[in-house]
This record gives sequence, structure tokens and C-alpha cells, in this order.
Amino acid sequence: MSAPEPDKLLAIFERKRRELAARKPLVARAPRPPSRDFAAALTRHRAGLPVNVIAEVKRRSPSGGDFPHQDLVSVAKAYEAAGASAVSVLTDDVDFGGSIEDLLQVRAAISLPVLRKDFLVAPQEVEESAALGADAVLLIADALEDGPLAEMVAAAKSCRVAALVEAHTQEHAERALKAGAELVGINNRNLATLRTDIHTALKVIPALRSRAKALVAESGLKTREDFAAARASGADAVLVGESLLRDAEPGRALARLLAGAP
Ligand SMILES: O=C(O)c1ccccc1NCC(=O)[C@H](O)[C@H](O)COP(=O)(O)O
Repeated sequence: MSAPEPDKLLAIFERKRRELAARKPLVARAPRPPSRDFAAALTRHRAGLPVNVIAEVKRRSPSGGDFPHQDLVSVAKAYEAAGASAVSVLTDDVDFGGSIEDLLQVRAAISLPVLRKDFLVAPQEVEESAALGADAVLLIADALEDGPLAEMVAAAKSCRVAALVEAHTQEHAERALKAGAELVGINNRNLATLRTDIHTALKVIPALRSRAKALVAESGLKTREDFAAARASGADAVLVGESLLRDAEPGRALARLLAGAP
């Protein structure tokens, strides 16, 4: 009998709790800039686009290894020029090679709303993200108990930063809505096992349509057909990283997908 696979999400959250307990609060070096409307960017209808795209920058990932583009600012600028609606910046260092500095540099270089994608474990980190200038934070329902999840959603509301609450199953998506989430992402990647199935979001999103302000299909999306299927299921936006970052020119890859060229 083979040993059970280690739960990657659990391991990351355990590390994040240790890191938070061991560090001092993050202090912004500059006044908070005016925030950019992340929810509007996800729901705005843009003629000719198959779906709104949150384009992601990261240097590596546990499932994808190292990506060829290490200059995240250049990639983010190319995404903006290609028609992205928002940019997601991985700020976790250990597994994704990112930092808060990356978030600040990317945000200063573009005019799109910027999502801080990390594994936040406490309301303090939501407040810090807002103070540092993130327009949105990602919260992962599958890894947070009901109480802390609701507290973090409330913290986001009170400090006026958007919260995209992610779930991998309908059960966790229902918990996200119960916690007060308005923007809900369905991650096609099971973060415990790292297996990805793009039908996950297609199955879960229709049941949520009338209850969320915006719905996002996340992970593993590669083609214009994937984008169209996500849109047809009721998604307002897709979150895409790896398939763009594998291209020699991620901006050109995004432009091709948005325009429908082969
Ligand atoms: O991507 C991973 O390997 C991963 C591992 C553990 C926790 C989170 C992980 N990824 C986060 C994401 O789901 C993606 O960064 C995001 O949704 C974009 O997905 P993709 O288009 O497949 O890069």
C-alpha cells in the first residue's frame, strides 16, 4: 500500500501561521494609494472579449516548477497592453518566489487593479495588504475555519480592499458565501493534491450564479475554448497564470487568446 500524498495546502498554511507568529507587523512606507475597483474590473462588459482575465505573475509554482520569466513587472505591463482586466501577483516567497516588493512594483508600473495572491491566515494580513496598496486579496475557504474566514472577509470590507474568496468545491463555496463573500473563485486545482481539472469550475459556478457579485474560474485554463466554456458556465472572469507564463511572450499569448487567433 502506498503512503498517502502529503496535503500541500495544509503544509503551506502551517508554514504561514509559523511565519506570521514570528514576524513584526508590516508597515507601509508610503501613504495608501487610491484603490482601483477590482469588482468592477471583473464584471465590466468589454465588447469583443470572450471573458475578463485576471492575468497572473509568479516566478515558480509547486506544480509548475520554474517559469522562464523572472521580471514580473515587464510581464504585468505586457498583460495590461494585451487587454487583461486585472493582475494577480503571488507574494509568497518559499513556493512562488514572490514578495510584497513585487506587488508594489507591479502596481506602480500599471493602472489595472492588483490582487495580492498569497495564503493569508489572519485579519491582520488583510489590513496590511490594504495599507500596502493591494486592491484585492485572495482568501482560501478550503483552508480557513468559518470564524476566521468571516473575520477576514469583514476586515476586507472595513478596510475597503476587495476579497476574492476561493474554493475548490461547492461545499466550500457555500461556506464562502455564508462568510459574506461577494467575489467567489472556483479553483480547478485541488491545492491539497495539486491535481487540476478544468471541469471543476464549470460544474460548480452555475449553482452560485445568482448569489455572488462576481464569479471567477481559476487555474489550468489554456485555450479560447476554455475561456468560452468558463463564460458560458456563468463566470465573469478567469484567473490564468501558467499557460501564459510558459509562452516566450506572455503578453502576446494573452492577446492571442483574447482575439481568438490560433
Ligand atoms: O499552482 C500551484 O502549484 C499551487 C500549489 C499550491 C497552492 C496554490 C497553487 N497555485 C495557486 C493557483 O491556483 C494558481 O496560482 C492560479 O489559480 C493560476 O493557475 P494557473 O493558470 O494554472 O497557473
